[in-house]
Amino acid sequence: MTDPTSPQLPAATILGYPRIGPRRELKRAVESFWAGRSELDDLLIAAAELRRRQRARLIDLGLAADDASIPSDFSFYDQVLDTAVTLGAVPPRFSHLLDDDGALDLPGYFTLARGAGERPPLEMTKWFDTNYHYLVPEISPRTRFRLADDRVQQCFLEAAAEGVTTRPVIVGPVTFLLLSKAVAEGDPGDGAVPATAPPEDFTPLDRLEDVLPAYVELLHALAHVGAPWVQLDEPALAVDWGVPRERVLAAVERAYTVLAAETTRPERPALFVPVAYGPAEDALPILAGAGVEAVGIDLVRGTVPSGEVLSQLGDAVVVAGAIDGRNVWRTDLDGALERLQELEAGLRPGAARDGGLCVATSTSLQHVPYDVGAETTLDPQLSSWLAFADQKVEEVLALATALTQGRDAAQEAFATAADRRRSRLEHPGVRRAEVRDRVAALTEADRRRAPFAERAAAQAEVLDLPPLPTTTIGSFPQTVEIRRARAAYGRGELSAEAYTAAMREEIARVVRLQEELGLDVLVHGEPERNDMVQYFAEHLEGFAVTQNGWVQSYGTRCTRPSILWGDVARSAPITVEWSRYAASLTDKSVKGMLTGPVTILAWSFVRDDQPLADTAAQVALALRDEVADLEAAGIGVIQVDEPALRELLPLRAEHHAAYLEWSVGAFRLATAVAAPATQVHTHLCYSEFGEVIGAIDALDADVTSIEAARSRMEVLPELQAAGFARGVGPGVYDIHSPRVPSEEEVAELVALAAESVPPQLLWVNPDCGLKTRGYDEVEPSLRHLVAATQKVRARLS
Ligand SMILES: CN1c2c(nc(N)[nH]c2=O)NC[C@@H]1CNc1ccc(C(=O)N[C@@H](CCC(=O)N[C@@H](CCC(=O)N[C@@H](CCC(=O)O)C(=O)O)C(=O)O)C(=O)O)cc1
Ligand SMILES: N[C@@H](CCS)C(=O)O
Ligand SMILES: [Zn+2]
Repeated sequence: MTDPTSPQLPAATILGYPRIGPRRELKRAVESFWAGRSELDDLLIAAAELRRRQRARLIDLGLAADDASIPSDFSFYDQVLDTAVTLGAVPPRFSHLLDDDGALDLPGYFTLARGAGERPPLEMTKWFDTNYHYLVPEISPRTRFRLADDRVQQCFLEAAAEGVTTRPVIVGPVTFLLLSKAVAEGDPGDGAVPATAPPEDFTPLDRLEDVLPAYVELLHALAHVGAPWVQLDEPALAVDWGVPRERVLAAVERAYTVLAAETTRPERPALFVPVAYGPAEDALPILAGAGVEAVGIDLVRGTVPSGEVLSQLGDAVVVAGAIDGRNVWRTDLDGALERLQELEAGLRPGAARDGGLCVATSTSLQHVPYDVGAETTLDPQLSSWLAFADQKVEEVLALATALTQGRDAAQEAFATAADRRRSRLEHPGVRRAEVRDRVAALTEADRRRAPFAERAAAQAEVLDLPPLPTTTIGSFPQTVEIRRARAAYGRGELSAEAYTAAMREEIARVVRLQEELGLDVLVHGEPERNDMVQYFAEHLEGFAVTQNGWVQSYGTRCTRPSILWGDVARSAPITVEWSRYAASLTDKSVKGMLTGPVTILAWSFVRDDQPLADTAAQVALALRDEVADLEAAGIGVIQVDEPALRELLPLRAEHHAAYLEWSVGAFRLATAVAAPATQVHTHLCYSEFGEVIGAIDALDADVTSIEAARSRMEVLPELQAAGFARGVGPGVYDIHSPRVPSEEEVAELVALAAESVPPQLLWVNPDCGLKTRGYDEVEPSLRHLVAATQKVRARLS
C-alpha cells in the first residue's frame, strides 16, 4: 500500500503538454511584444488565457481538475531557462537586469535567451534526442543559488483560483546541473562571457550541495501555496554523460535524500520524479530509497524494469509512461496494456487500483502537435491512424480505465485502436515492392566515391576557387513577402505561375546580392522552402504534411514535422529547376541544396513499424536521384545538410556504433552517385559534435561546414586530432544572434580557424542558414565576412 499520509496520484496523467498554443498564439504574442507592437500586459494576458484554455481542454478530455493530474508546465521560452531563473542562476553578464531581490522580470528573462548588444545569450542546444532546443545554464564555482522567482507558485495559484489543482513541473537538480555548462567565475556586471576557462576539474555537478537549498526553498514555497504534488523532471538520468555513472547516481541519492527525506511533508509537496527519454533502472531504487513519493519510467523507450528493481521501490508510486510522447501514431493499446499488466504483476496485484501504479505519457507532449481534429486536409485514412497530444490524453485515460476496471470498461477505445492498426498495416503505400527491391539490391559500392585526392584534383580543375573560398549555408532571409506569397498560394489566392515568378524574382535578387558582396560559391537562397524538411516531404511519396501540426523547436520558433507513413519514393525532380535557374544568372558556381536523409527522419514523425535504418535507406535513394539530376543539370557543387546527425545519436553509448553505421551509410548512399568532379558539401549545426567526429569524417563529404562561431572554433582541434583532412568551413558568423559581427571579429575567427585547418582546406561561411535573420543584419555581416577573408588571404599569401 502507498503511504496513507501521501496524497494519491491520479490513475492517469501526462508529463507535460504543448504550450505554444493550438494556433501558435504564444509565438505571436511574444514576437509582437518583442517587436514593440504590444505591451507587456498584453503578453501576460495572452499567456494566462492560453494556460486557462489548456486547463479547460485537459479537463474536457477527462483529466481531473482536483487531483494534480494536470501539469502546470507553461514556459514563455524554455523550461531549462525557467529553472535557471527560478534558482537564481543568472550569468554575471546579465546581473544588471536583476532587481534588488535578485529577480529577473520577463523582458530580462527574454534577454538571457536572445542576448543584448555585446552580451551574448545563453547557448542553445538539443534537448536529448529531440528537435527541441534548450538554453544551457552557465554554472561557475561561484554561482549563487536561491529561490529567486515565484512564477512556479504563481502558476499554481492562478489555476487554484479557478478551482483546478495542478502539479507544478520543474527540472530536477541533477538534470539541471548535468545540462549546464561549466564556466569560470565572471566579474559581475562586466558584460562579457568569462574569457578564462573554468578550473579544469570543475563540473556543475560539483555545485549540488549549493543548489539543493534553493530547491528546498521552492518546495517550501509550493507547500505554502497548497500544492499537493510537484514534478521534478530528471530525464538526464537516461543518458550517458562524461561523468562516471556512480557519480551521477550518488548525486541522485544525495539530492533526493535532501529533498525527500530531510525535507518532510507537509513542509513540502509529494515528489514525483519522472525519468523520461529512455530507461534508467539503476536510478529508480535510489529515488525510491531516498523517499520520493512517485517515480516515473519510460515504458516506450525502455522496458518493464526487472523484478529485482521493482522489489526495491517500496512505497513509491510507479508512474508508467506507456503512451509515446514523441510520435504521432495511435498506440497499440493491447500491447501497452500487456506491458502495464506485466509491470503491475512485478509490483503487486491491485497496484493500479490502490494508487500504486499510474498511467502516463513517456515524455511531455511538448513534442507533438495539439489535435488531429484540427487537420482538415490530411487524408482521412491517415488521420485515423494518428494521435496528437489530445488523442494521447484520451489514450492514457483508456489505458488507466482498462488497468483499474478491466479492458471491457474501455472496450470501444481498444476496438478502435486495433481497427486503425489493421488499416495501417494493410495500406498498399506502406509496403511498395519496387521501393523494397531497390533497397535490397544495394551494395557497398553504391556508398563509395573515388578517393578524396582524386576528387579534389578534379574539382580544383573545374571550380577555379580562390584560397579560403567564401560561401553561405543556403537560406537567405525568409522575408514577410516570401511567406505571404506562399500563404496566398496555399489559400489559392496566388496562381502557381505567379508564385513561381515571385520566388524566381527573389532568387535573382539573392544571386545579384551575393555577386555584389563578392562571395565565391553562391546559393539560390531557398525562398521556395517553408522548411528544409517539410519542403522535401511535400515532394516525396510516403510523406504527409499537416496544416496546424506546429511543434516548438526553440523559443518562438516552430516546425510542422512531416509524417513519414509509407515507403518513400521520388516521382519527379524537386530542386533542379530552382538551382538551374539560379545558375543561369551567374558565372559563379551555385550550390545545389538538399536536406540529408538523417535530418529528414529526425525532423519528421517517422513510421514505427520498421527499423529507422530501413526508412533512411529509402529516403537516401530518393535523394540520390536528386543528386544525379542536379549534376546532370550542370550543378557542380551540391550540399546535403545533416544538421541532425548528432541529434539522433542514441542516448546510451552501447547503441552508438550501430546508429552511426546506418546514418553515415544513408548519407553516403545519397551522395556517392556524384562524379569525382562534383563537389559534395555537408553542413552540421545545433549540436556539440565531439561524439560524432569520426562519423563526420566517414560521411566523406568534400567540404563540411560546421557551426563554430559561438564556441570560438572549439570543434576544429577535435577534427584535426581525428585526422580529418577534407575541406572544412567553420562558421565565423553566429547567425543565431541579431548582432552584426565586425570585420575584425570575423577576421580573428578566420585566423583562429587557420591555426587548425591548412589554408587549402579552409572555407569561410556563416554558422548556419540566414533564414531567421533580416537583410539589415545579413548584408553587413556578409560584407564583413568577405572583407575579413580578403585580409586573411592577403596575410596568408
Ligand atoms: C535548422 N532548424 C530546423 C529544425 N527543424 C526543422 N524542421 N527545420 C529547421 O530549419 N531543427 C533545428 C533548427 C531549428 N531552427 C528553426 C529555425 C527557424 C524556424 C522557423 O523559422 N520556423 C517558422 C516557421 C517556418 C515555416 O514553416 N514557415 C511556413 C509557414 C509560415 C507562416 O507562419 N505563415 C503564416 C502566414 C504568413 C503571413 O501571411 O504572413 C501562417 O501560417 O500563419 C512558410 O514559410 O511557408 C516559425 O514561424 O516558427 C524553425 C526552426
Ligand atoms: N541549408 C539550410 C541549412 C540549415 S541547418 C539553411 O541554410 O537554412
Ligand atoms: Zn544549420
